[in-house]
Amino acid sequence: MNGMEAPALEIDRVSHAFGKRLALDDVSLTVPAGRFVALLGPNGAGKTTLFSLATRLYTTRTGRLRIFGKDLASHPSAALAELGVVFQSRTLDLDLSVRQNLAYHAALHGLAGRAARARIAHLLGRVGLGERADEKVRTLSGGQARRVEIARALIHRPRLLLLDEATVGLDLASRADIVAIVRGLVAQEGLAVLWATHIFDEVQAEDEIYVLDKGRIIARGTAGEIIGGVAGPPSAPPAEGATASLEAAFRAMTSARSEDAA
Ligand SMILES: Nc1ncnc2c1ncn2[C@@H]1O[C@H](COP(=O)(O)OP(=O)(O)OP(=O)(O)O)[C@@H](O)[C@H]1O
Repeated sequence: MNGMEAPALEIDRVSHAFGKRLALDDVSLTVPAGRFVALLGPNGAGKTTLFSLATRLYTTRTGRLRIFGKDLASHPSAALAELGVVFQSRTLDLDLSVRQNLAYHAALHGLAGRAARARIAHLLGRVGLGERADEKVRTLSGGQARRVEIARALIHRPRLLLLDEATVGLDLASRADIVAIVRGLVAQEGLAVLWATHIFDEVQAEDEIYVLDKGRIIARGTAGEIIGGVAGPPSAPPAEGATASLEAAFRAMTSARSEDAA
């Protein structure tokens, strides 16, 4: 990998208020090219607001966002060309087939005909839905529909994928499938991923994690480092206990902040 390559995503001192409520307070975060980064935060932490800024649903008034070095405010088309997004809410057309949903999205990106068909077939294979291409989305399970949304987000070959609570409402097996697909895209295709979640067991010990709470990044590091930062260095590297320890560390950090505020 080229050491000079710009990060996939650079969020630099971004703040955002809704009226008087500060939803994001001086947030900085980096997703290196080809890496999986987790954004861990409870409901209301500001994850969706951050995604809305990154996709230009809202405009950034304070701070900067860059996607592979392209400034989102001054070069939005170039920046957004590198970006794929899976939003929290479902956005497929239930009465169209899987293939039609993807073809429609491909057309929006100027991809049609044979090239679109090949890309759609490749992506459906990648998310394990090659056999379901001609079925209506309405007939799919929640997990399968999410996988279609992942395929759709990748139609235009972005090198950065943002996922906002991608596994919410899914059963354990479907959640595991989605996590495995996304981690596979990082490992095998060099995709950079920002994975927003409030579910601790979706984070692995070696992942880079940013902990967002009430609009602020309150910790950054691997799960091991974050646990160590709260509890002192662990005597052994966290294994199965990593999830529980990370959750405990998170509770300790957030309750300390609530006491500060009180
Ligand atoms: N359009 C809006 N108008 C006013 N306040 C908002 C708006 N959107 C979000 N907020 C507030 O901003 C804060 C952050 O919300 P946000 O949706 O970004 O959090 P989140 O981490 O994505 O949580 P969730 O997973 O529940 O969506 C919350 O206090 C929320 O109530």
